[in-house]
Amino acid sequence: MSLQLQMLGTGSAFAKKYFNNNALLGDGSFTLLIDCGITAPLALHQLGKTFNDLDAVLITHIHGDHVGGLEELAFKMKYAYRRKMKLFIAEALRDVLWEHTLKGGLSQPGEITCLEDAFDVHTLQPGVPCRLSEQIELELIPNRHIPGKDSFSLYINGRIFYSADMTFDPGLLDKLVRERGCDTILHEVQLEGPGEVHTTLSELLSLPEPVQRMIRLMHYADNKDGFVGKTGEMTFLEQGHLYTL
Ligand SMILES: Nc1ccn([C@@H]2O[C@@H]3COP(=O)(O)O[C@H]3[C@H]2O)c(=O)n1
Ligand SMILES: [Zn+2]
Ligand SMILES: [Zn+2]
Repeated sequence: MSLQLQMLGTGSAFAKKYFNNNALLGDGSFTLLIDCGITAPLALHQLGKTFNDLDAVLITHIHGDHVGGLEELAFKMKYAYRRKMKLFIAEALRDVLWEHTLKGGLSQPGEITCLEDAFDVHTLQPGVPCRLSEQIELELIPNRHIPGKDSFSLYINGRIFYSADMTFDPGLLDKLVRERGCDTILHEVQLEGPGEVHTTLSELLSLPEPVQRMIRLMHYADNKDGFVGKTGEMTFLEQGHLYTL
């Protein structure tokens, strides 16, 4: 069964040419939003969509380009569409998301006093596959992004790896390809500079060519066009384009 992917944005955190790196993943009857950053509401609008077109949202980690649009999502769902959005999130992130990201704006005495008042919360455990819909099964994989902060990549339907934000982990990619049947890798890329909290292009270019051929690059800076043709066997995901995975 194939899935449909449409990147709301493919930009790095502070990109201005591209929206935040947030993704729509669909199976024909279910649409998941992977991360909901500051620009997600506008990006959706420019695609002619609304939050009401979504069935669920999943959060990979707590950075503004991945959660900054959740307040608008929650308020729109509550006051415009009169329903709660299903929220998939790692158990380790749920309290952080409420106490340190959403509580200030979303809380309303007597109406919204916890995450569950704003979302239909489904917590996930890393390493335990969870069936999100008839055709989407997804597993959280803990990754290394910011020291001391929880962050997760996704492994979807036993074949698609979605990096979210992470530093280079060639051992993980090798294991997924060799032992778990991975054939598609959607991977963030920092095009230049040392990889302190992200994966650099030069690190990804060190991977074997067969693995590179599985990689589509995302979460990139505004100067991406200058790197077209310089990414080995890897190609860039384009914002707003429709892909079948
Ligand atoms: N130690 C850190 C922490 C953060 N950052 C920058 O802040 C951004 C937050 O969103 P991101 O997409 O994870 O990218 C991070 C870095 O640009 C960084 O460069 N170094
Ligand atoms: Zn990011
Ligand atoms: Zn991040």
